[in-house]
Amino acid sequence: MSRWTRYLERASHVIGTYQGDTPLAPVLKDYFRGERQMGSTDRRIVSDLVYSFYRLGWAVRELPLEERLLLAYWLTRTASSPLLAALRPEWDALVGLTPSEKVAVFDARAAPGPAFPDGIFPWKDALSRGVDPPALALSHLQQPDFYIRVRPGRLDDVMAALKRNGIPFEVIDGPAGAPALRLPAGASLQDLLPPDVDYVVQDLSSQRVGTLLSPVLAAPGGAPRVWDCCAASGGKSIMVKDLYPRARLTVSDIRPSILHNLDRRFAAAGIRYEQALVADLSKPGADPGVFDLVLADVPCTGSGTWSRTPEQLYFFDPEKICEFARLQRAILRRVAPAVVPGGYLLLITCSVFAEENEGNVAFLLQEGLELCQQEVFKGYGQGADTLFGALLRKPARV
Ligand SMILES: C[S@@+](CC[C@H](N)C(=O)[O-])C[C@H]1O[C@@H](n2cnc3c(N)ncnc32)[C@H](O)[C@@H]1O
Repeated sequence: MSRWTRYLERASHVIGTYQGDTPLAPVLKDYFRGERQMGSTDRRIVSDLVYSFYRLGWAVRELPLEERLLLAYWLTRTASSPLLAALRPEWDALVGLTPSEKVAVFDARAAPGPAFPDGIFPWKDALSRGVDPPALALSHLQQPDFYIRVRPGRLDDVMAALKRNGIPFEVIDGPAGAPALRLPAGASLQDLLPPDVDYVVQDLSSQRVGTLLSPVLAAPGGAPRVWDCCAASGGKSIMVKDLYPRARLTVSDIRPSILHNLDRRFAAAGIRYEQALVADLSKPGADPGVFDLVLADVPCTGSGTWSRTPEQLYFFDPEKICEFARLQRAILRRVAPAVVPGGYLLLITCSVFAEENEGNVAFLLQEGLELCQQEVFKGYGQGADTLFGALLRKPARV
């Protein structure tokens, strides 16, 4: 057996034992821990083979596993590789084509019927309006970029540290003129600059959702009361405070452990909340008061982020869309009454499915809110996640 077929065998072993119920990264780490004789190049090749396999999503599942591994490896690479040169030289010669050119070459040879790009992401009828199905499907073939949001006044320090360490970056406009930096996928800053002090790791679309905050929080005077009701470790909360330091924050989440992470991040960021509570908002319970803005970044399928975690695309059960929509509506029904008359609710998901996006907007309209603005923040095609945001307003009392 050649070195190259041994890589395929190792990748097939990982894929054959992995059921998708935990994230793939720690599973691969455990596997490599048990295979001490593998060097770093071996690990990288096996890891690339496994990840690229899941990037095929639901396409070509009828092909033998080894064929799918080679096809996936080719589709997701941009430069010639010894493995492809040895096992599929005719594909390696075409490795410089774009993913869409490559799938056209493959589809033309395969029979019957087109395998790509629809096969990668087969739920195109369930997508939010404006999402381009082929572009979204093809985006799963590439690892997205790594984005950071630079904290106020820290751009020069962050850029200097990146330059000193030879890390390439591109500056992009974020919400309210705040700079976002695009870094190569896999860049690691932890050891150069402590996170949350000078910068926050935050996807570009997640930052752009912040543009929906401006009509709410930029009004002169006052100190708006904001409830980040599904706060997790506080990514959106820190953004709110950075963009609008006068905001008075309440944070909550169902998980106490994630609120401990939030506490650590807030301490590093030097910002404070007014109250924090652990609450399952799908059920009746504690009443944290009334707010000028409720930010509902609700739990969702995460389908706008699957190019980062392609194993979730591969194992997705479409029944989850309705399950999440039910949970989201239970949470929205509970938090909407906390918006003061004339106040706002900002719904956010990292989903591309209409049921979780426009479906929830329709639900909130029935609950008496009015739609101000909604947008799909499309990250596919620019190496970022896709998010949905909708700003709704509770009519003022007459
Ligand atoms: C999309 S994440 C929020 C991300 C966060 N806003 C940020 O920017 O980092 C959704 C959060 O909702 C929380 N959650 C899930 N079910 C919940 C429930 N029933 N009540 C309250 N929070 C819930 C999850 O623990 C998770 O942290």
